[in-house]
Order: sequence, then C-alpha cells, then structure tokens
Amino acid sequence: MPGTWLTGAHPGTATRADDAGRRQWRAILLGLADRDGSAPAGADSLDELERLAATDGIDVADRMVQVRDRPDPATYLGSGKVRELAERVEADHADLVIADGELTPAQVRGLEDGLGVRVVDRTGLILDIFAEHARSFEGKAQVELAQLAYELPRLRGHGREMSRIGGGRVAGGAGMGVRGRGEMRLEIQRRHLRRRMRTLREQVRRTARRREVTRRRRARDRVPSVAITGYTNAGKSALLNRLAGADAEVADVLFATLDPLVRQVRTRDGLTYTLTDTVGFVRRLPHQLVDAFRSTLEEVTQADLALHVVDASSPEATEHIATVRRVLRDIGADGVPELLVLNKADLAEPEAVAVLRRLHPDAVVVSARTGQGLDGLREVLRERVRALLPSAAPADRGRIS
Ligand SMILES: Nc1nc2c(ncn2[C@@H]2O[C@H](COP(=O)(O)OP(=O)(O)OP(=O)(O)O)[C@@H](O)[C@H]2O)c(=O)[nH]1
Ligand SMILES: [Mg+2]
Repeated sequence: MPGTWLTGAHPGTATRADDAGRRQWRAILLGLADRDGSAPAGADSLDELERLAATDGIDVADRMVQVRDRPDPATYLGSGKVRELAERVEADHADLVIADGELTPAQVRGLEDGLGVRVVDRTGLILDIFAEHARSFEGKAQVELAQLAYELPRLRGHGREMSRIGGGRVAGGAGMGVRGRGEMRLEIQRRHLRRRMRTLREQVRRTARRREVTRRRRARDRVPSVAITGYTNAGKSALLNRLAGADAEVADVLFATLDPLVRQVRTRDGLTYTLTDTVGFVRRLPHQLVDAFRSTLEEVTQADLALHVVDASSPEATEHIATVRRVLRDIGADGVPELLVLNKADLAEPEAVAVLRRLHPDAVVVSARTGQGLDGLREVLRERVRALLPSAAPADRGRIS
C-alpha cells in the first residue's frame, strides 16, 4: 500500500515476505504500566495492541512491560531497560518494536539508536492499518492526511526518511559537516508535505460537502437517519447487512470499515429511514485520524439516532462502551439519542450479558450471526423512528423520491 512503512524494504535487513510479497515483520510489544498497577496494568491494552498488530499482518514474538511513572524523554525506557529490550530483540530475532503509548519523535530516534531495529508507536500502527483498508477516494485522502500530520514533526531531513517510518537509523545521516544542507532539505520536505496536506484537505472538504447536500435533502424529506456506531469489530457491518440486506464487508479484523455506507430500510408499516455504517473506534484513537476523519465521524453527529453496537462477548465490553461514548462526546455527537445494542449474544456468556443488561436496562440483545433478537430490534427501531416523525405522520411519510 502506498505510503505505508510495512511494505518498504528496509536496507541492510534480511527481508522475509509472505505470499503477497509483503514483508513479514516480527515484533516485540512494549507497554508502560503505572507504578500502582499491581495487576500488570496495560495488559488489556497490550492484548488489543497484539490484535492490531495481527490485523496488520505482524507476528508478535514477545512483550515487555516496564513499570514507570513517566517515560524517559529521550529513550522512553530507562537505559537498563533499553539494554534488556535490545537483548530480547536479538534473542527473538525481532525486527520491530511497537510501543503501546505515543512516542515523541525524539523517543523513536533514541530507541532505534539503542535497539538497532525499527520502532513504531500505537498511532503509527493504527495509521498503517487504516492505510491498508482505505478503499474510496475520500478514505484514501483522509488516511494520507492523517499520515502526513503524523510524519511532519518526525521528518529528519535525509531523503529516504520522508516516508516516516522509513525511519530510523538509515541513510548514513547527514554528517556533522553537512548540517546546513540537511536543514535546508528538511525545510523543503516540510513545505512539500504542507502543500500536499492542503490539497488533501480540500479534497476531503469537497466530498464532505457532497455528502452534506444529500443529507440535507433527506432531512428535508423527513427521512430519519440512524447511524451505526461502536467499537471496532463489534459487528456493526454484520448488523447493517442483517437489517438492511446490504453487503457491507464483514471481517474479523480491526477497522474493516472506513467508509460510511448508507442503506435505506423500510419498516413493516412502511416507514423509511437510512442506516449508515461507520468507522469503528478504539481506545486512544489517534487524534490525527480523528481530525482527518472528522467528516466521516460526523455522520453520527448528524444522525437522529445512534445505534451503538457492543460486542457483548468481549470481557472489555464496559470499557468499550465508555470509549465509544467518549469519542462521541469529543466529536460533538453526545446530543444524539443512543440505542445500545448488545451483539454477539450467541458467543457471550449468559452471565456477562445479564450484567451488561443490569447496567444498561434499555439495551437490546441480539446476534447478527444467528439472527437472535433481531425482530425485537427492528420493532424498537420502528418505534424510535416513528417517534422522530411529526405526530400523525402518514405511513408513507419519509419516502425517498
Ligand atoms: N459470533 C458472532 N460473531 C459476530 C456477530 N456479529 C459479527 N460477528 C463477527 O465479528 C467480526 C466483526 O464483524 P464486523 O461486522 O466486521 O464488525 P465491525 O463492527 O463492522 O468492525 P470494523 O468495521 O472493523 O470496525 C466478524 O468476524 C463477524 O463475523 C455475532 O452476532 N456473533
Ligand atoms: Mg465494519
């Protein structure tokens, strides 16, 4: 995929590739835990990081968690830990370290120098997955915009590293004597990046405007809109397919869906509403992505109802609900009424579902896989949609011409 660091061959490193010719990376995950975390804090987060890595086709060889109050500004880890990690890198034949936190450009440099392998952080990894999954013109532009926003402060002034991540300890570097030239080149690269970002922003704005026009027309025609939202992999697309007979991509990977897909649904008494599938959330969604995908995320902001889908079989379900609500608040969608849907009931432990239901008495329990609970959900949706229409709305109100 264009612009992503995983496809680029790294000079001086033996390259293993999978069937698709992509390089097969082998990584060590690196987490920082709070001092008071008696249970290894950050373990959940590292589990998720491992899923993200797997989604990106990366092998995880090992994990390391350091308990520390505050990351070292130069090397993230303390120097003893850097040495320990370097030994593990060697023993595990790893060629990549993925930090769960966000690294400053200086920390990436410090760590790469100490470890001799490439280092990325959670944000870089998520950006890479988004780059792999972007399909539409708009999605690609948004991803590139987010990548450039991430790269800009990380530029290091010698050619190859422009592709971020191309990173590290490459290219011999500008030696002491050529410092001036390096800085000039850096400035040229920065200018180039900024220019590209302006173009992309304009592209994204244009597409967003087009969508806005369609949305306004539907609003004028009084077609209620329901936006499906939720944590990544919760089953949003699967549910859309069930409710709307659509063919959204359903996949057991994170961030399978990046483009909003709109479908019309007709209730059994003839009301029509739109159902929109959207990009999923994850904890600490990189702000570069939130910024770049704002117009996509705003599909929820503009909706009459947010169908918040939860993977009830996940031990993290409660955390996921909180994360999604936090992001919704951040993008200004907290005023949109929410209907909570506990999905994957076929997979979840009944006790776990019972606990979630006690916490969220209005939630609807379903399985997009088996169809369990879907009639009930359709019924609730019908009532909610009807309530959105002016009273005494005739049954054919809200038809889309
Ligand atoms: N067992 C079970 N699996 C489900 C159910 N709903 C969805 N899945 C599976 O969960 C995985 C994710 O489903 P998707 O519909 O792609 O999830 P999503 O929320 O759209 O995910 P992203 O677009 O990646 O954010 C797929 O492997 C689905 O087959 C369900 O009710 N039960
Ligand atoms: Mg999806």
